[in-house]
Amino acid sequence: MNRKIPVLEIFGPTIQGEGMVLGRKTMFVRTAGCDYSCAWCDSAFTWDGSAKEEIRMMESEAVLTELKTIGGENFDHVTISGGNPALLASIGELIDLLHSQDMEVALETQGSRWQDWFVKIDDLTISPKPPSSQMNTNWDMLDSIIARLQKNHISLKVVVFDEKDMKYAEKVHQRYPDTPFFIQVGNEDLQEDQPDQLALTLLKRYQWLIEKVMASEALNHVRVLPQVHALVWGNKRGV
Ligand SMILES: C[S@@+](CC[C@H](N)C(=O)[O-])C[C@H]1O[C@@H](n2cnc3c(N)ncnc32)[C@H](O)[C@@H]1O
Ligand SMILES: Nc1nc2[nH]cc(C(=O)O)c2c(=O)[nH]1
Ligand code: SF4
Ligand SMILES: [Mg+2]
Repeated sequence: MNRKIPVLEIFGPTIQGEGMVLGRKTMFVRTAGCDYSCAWCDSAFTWDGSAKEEIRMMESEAVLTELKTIGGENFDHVTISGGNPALLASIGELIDLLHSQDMEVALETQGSRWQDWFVKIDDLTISPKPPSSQMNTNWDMLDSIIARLQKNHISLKVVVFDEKDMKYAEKVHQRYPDTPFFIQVGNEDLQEDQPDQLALTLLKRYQWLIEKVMASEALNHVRVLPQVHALVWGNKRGV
């Protein structure tokens, strides 16, 4: 079995800017490679080849060493994102190692693949993709992932850009009514390099999304959130 993990970024501590553990102080490990290619992916460098020279094949021990070099003693929570970390069997070992250091581990994935190590994750976010992404949801896979994680701390997070995405969010929530549900503002200005300008646009989008959700009978037991890191730091990488 390949023990190595293709790593693109290790950064933090910062705040978890999205979803069910919003605001939690955390480190990030971002893996390379994705089985999707969302039209609006804010981390396309993980799969479009533009950062392929930056990928490092690292063993779990080396990831932990770097987390400690960068974060010192100032963290007890690590978020694994990507790309899609669920492509990698080798993440299981990293989770065990982090747990052995009394750290909590969170995961960001889209629900297209299962790994047995999912059950060890402390905060697991599944983010199925709406029509605007131009990806197709594998509902059988999503059903089986949610069913197998009933005892875990999980949430669903759907990014919404438009009316069709709203309908998709309603469908996901109606299909899994018992899973905590988050609706996230879509950032369509991925080229904007002025954080103040982006924040204005995102706050307007947030207002639009709040109004849409308030008007929906199908979306009552939900939380509506922006990407807080995008409001604070804009489109900057590694924050
Ligand atoms: C970059 S993805 C990596 C993890 C995994 N591939 C996934 O999509 O869940 C992390 C989160 O960012 C969200 N995201 C990506 N691009 C976005 C954008 N332009 N606006 C808002 N959220 C975005 C994804 O939906 C996902 O919830
Ligand atoms: N601060 C911060 N919060 C995040 N939540 C999810 C992120 C991701 O890219 O997966 C992310 C990220 O890149 N930065
Ligand atoms: S699934 Fe996640 S990492 Fe992959 S393309 Fe979509 S948003 Fe980007
Ligand atoms: Mg991100």
